[in-house]
Amino acid sequence: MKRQKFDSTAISEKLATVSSWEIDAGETALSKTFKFVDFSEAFGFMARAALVAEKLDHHPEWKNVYRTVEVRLTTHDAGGLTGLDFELAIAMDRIVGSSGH
Ligand SMILES: C[C@H](O)[C@H](O)[C@H]1CNC2=NC(N)=NC(=O)C2=N1
Repeated sequence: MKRQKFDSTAISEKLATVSSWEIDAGETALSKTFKFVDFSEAFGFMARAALVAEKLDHHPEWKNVYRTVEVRLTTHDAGGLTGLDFELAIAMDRIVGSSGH
């Protein structure tokens, strides 16, 4: 049920619970660009987020260039957004929040 695809209404409701994530035009993905002070902080974030992703069995699409991490969250199995994407988004925000940025 966590992998059940959300409709537009559910997406707008859920979007209000996350901080500065964007929805793509097709409403299939949540995206956010994180900027850190240096590569070490960026990679530290990725390491911590990777552990959460493994625990949730839900994995991000992401790209790291120096101190920037671009994240895109979507549920491949459902072909759109599900509760797991929002769970991972919230966890990523929490990781950033707890590391002093
Ligand atoms: C078998 C395994 O549970 C699935 O392949 C999981 C793994 N991680 C996943 N991650 C994401 N983002 N979407 C999925 O549909 C997905 N499926």
